[in-house]
Amino acid sequence: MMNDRNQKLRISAVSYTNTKPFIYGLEHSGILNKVELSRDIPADCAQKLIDNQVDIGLIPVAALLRLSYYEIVADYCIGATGAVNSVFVFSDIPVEDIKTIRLDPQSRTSNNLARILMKKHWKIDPVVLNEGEADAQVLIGDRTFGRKDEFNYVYDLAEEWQKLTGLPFVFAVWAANKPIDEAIKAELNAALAYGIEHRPELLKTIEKRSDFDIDYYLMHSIDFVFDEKKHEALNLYLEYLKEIDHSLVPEFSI
Ligand SMILES: C=C(O[C@@H]1C=C(C(=O)O)C=C[C@H]1O)C(=O)O
Repeated sequence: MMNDRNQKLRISAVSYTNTKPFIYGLEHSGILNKVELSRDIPADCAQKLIDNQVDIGLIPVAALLRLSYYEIVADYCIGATGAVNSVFVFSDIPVEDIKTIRLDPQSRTSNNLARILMKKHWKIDPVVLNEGEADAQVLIGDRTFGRKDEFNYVYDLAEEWQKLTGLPFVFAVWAANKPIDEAIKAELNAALAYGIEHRPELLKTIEKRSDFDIDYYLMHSIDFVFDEKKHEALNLYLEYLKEIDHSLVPEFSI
C-alpha cells in the first residue's frame, strides 16, 4: 500500500489544458518527490484507477460507479457553473432532428451526460455510434478549442445541464481506490490550491491562441472548487446515470 515507505504514490491526471493549474501546483510543491505522476486522457485515468495501476486519479465522475471502493480525496475538481466551453455536442442540424450521434472515445463523463440530456432534457432517442458518420458528435477537451464556428448547432453540455437541473456540473474529481493517509491528502490539497491560486503566473507560460481564449477558460469557464452544490450535482448525475446505465453501448460502458 501507499504507506510503504519505499513505494511512491501513483497518480494519473488528465492530460488536457484544464488540468494545467493542478499540474502547476503539484510541480511547485514538495509532493512530486513522493509521487509517480502520469498524464492520460480521461478514459485512461479512469481505467488505470479501476485496474489499480494508480492509487489516485483525476477521473471522470462516471467511472466512480465502476470502483468497488473509492474516496474523493481533494476539495478540487474539473467543474463548471454554466457553460464550460470545452464539452459539446456539435451538429449541423438542430438537436430535435438528430437521429444518430457519435460519442467521444476519450470521454466517460460527457458521453453519459449527453445520454442523460438526450433522454431527460432534449427528449430525443438517437442511435448512438462509436465511430463513423453521424448527425452529431460529442467532443471534449482541447480538441474542441476553436471549432465552434464549424457547426451550425453547438450545445455546451454544462450549460444544458444547468438548464435542466439549475446546478453546476462536475466532470472529474480526485478519487482514490484505497484509503489514503490524511497527511498525504492535506499535502495534495495544498498543492492543488497553490496551482489554482497561481493561475495568472501559469497563464504567462501558456501559448495564446487566436481562436480560443485560454485565459478566460482557466480563470472563469472551468470551476475548480468542489463545493456543496457540485457535490449535489455529482450525486444527481450518478443517480441519473444509474437509470440509463442498462442502455449503454458496451464499448462505452463506464
Ligand atoms: C471539461 C472537461 O472535462 C473533462 C471531461 C471528462 C469526460 O467527459 O470524461 C473527463 C475529464 C475532464 O477533463 C473537458 O475535458 O473539456
